[in-house]
Amino acid sequence: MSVAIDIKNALKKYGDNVIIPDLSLKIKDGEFFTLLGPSGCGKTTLLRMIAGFNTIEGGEFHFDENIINDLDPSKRNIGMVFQNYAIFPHLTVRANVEFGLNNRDYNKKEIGPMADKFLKLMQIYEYRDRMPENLSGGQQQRVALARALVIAPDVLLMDEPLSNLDAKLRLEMRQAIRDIQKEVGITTVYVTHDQEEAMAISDRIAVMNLGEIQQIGTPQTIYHRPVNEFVANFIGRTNLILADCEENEVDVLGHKVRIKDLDYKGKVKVSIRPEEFMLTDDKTTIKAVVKDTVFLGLNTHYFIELPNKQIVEVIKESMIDNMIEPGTEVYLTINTEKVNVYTEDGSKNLVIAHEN
Ligand SMILES: Nc1ncnc2c1ncn2[C@@H]1O[C@H](COP(=O)(O)OP(=O)(O)OP(=O)(O)O)[C@@H](O)[C@H]1O
Repeated sequence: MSVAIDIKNALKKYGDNVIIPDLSLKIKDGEFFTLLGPSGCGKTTLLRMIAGFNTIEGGEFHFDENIINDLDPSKRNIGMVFQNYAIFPHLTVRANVEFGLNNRDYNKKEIGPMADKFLKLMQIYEYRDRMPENLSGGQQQRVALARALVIAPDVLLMDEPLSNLDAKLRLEMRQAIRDIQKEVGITTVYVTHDQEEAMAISDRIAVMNLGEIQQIGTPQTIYHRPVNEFVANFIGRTNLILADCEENEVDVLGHKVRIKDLDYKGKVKVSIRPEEFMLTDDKTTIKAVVKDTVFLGLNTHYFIELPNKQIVEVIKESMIDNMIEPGTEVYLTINTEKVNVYTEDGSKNLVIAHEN
């Protein structure tokens, strides 16, 4: 039975070092929930608190209505998959998957078919009699996932499970993980520092920094409406332009953007994603100069100098003969609906209504 997870005011210290000062979040039953943030922000620490491998210095961890703070890890009914596959090298694929079942109350006749079901689901049934050393990294990670799922855990915890795989396999495996999670419907907490992976795989994402949650939301909300400058910079790429806010309006390269925070006056930082710039023939718009181009196949990145000498990055779909050479004058407009405006210190998004 999959469970909902409710974390209230979690506190984690190593000695005098406070790693997580006061963290609260709710994960829904069956949800694919990702902890995303830079190295050292406390993602693994929080995951290990959920698993029971880390002590909890304060707060409450609930699985459904039960407090699990003092519950032994072995009693939490958790499946885990780590970065290094952690499968037993001296056991066959099938014996690895059966391993977790041997310590539970199953009779021998049940164990084989249960393992087979997950070997088939993970598409490794044909390798069932092989030793792990004769499998690719992706196949080994499938074994680890089958072994984690076969015990019918209440929660699946994954810590950077794809980081040892090459780029192509990572894409394949993240799709496989997503499909299996949907099929099995198990509450999943996934740790990664890769924002693209987080967006591709998650129902919701918690962006963390320095042991604190910056924002929780769907991939779309987090990408389009980052609550502060840290999230805007961490998710995707963005251009930040300084501007003045007067009478609740900001002049962004000749376009007016209204803010919702009616008390704010002064300087602001405007965040514009590279794909929200349009190149136009309209000479009444902003005149700018292409300084550099990077062709990346599907897209081309242009580095363009604005009249104030700031260089912005603009991404356009590549077409066979539309490469704009450095030195070319271009005219720019922006899609104002997608623009975000932050306070000068970057702490608050002024175009969205804030709860606090
Ligand atoms: N056993 C430990 N003793 C002392 N400090 C620790 C211990 N484990 C982690 N830390 C510290 O806690 C902080 C958070 O570490 P954590 O591993 O949770 O970060 P992370 O976000 O998962 O980073 P990464 O993506 O690099 O794995 C870091 O500053 C780390 O040095």
